[in-house]
Amino acid sequence: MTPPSKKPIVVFGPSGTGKSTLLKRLFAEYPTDFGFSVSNTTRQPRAGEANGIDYHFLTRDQFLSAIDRKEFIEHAEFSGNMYGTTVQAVKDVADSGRMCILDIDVQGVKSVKNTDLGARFVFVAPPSEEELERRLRSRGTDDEPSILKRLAAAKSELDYGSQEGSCDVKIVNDDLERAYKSLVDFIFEKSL
Ligand SMILES: Nc1ncnc2c1ncn2[C@@H]1O[C@H](COP(=O)(O)OP(=O)(O)OP(=O)(O)O)[C@@H](O)[C@H]1O
Repeated sequence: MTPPSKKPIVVFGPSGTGKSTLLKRLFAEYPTDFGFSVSNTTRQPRAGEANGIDYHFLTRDQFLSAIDRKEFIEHAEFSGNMYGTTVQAVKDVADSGRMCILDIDVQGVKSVKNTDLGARFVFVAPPSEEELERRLRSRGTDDEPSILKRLAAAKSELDYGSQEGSCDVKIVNDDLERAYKSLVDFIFEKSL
């Protein structure tokens, strides 16, 4: 069985709430404690990409069969290619002695809850909806339609995160230092 400390951590919350910012800092400070699951894709390998390292490269038929067997936590199609994360890929990270961190949406969260991964869930919430919009705009990575789409999706992420039992810890990312400390405390102390 996976020791509790290696159980996957699922981080979710609205786009722009600061998940990547917090995780980037975590990986920089603890480079050997965490691992990434290897995604599956139907796209062709690029020069230098190795199967099982950069991606698990699958044919479309193999990918569709894996969907039928309910092997995916989440999957999506981008520009004609399918991409997804399997339960097994997350288990492989734990088997390598590292903690797998998943940054996924609410659909993915629900799907992880239907597995035997024993994951722990962190909901990263913005201080307010106004501040979330300010961060999305000041990030400067999205055009107006994309910002509006993210803000609309934020409402259901916030609703879900506020439901009893949806997460093990809710971290309000107001002050970054404080939020980061809460994340580290949760990951390393409560996991023992
Ligand atoms: N505590 C904070 N205070 C102020 N600004 C912050 C804070 N945390 C993150 N930000 C800023 O908010 C913006 C959004 O953060 P980030 O890109 O990490 O969000 P995200 O939740 O990972 O979004 P996505 O789901 O779209 O990847 C960035 O410009 C980041 O620098």
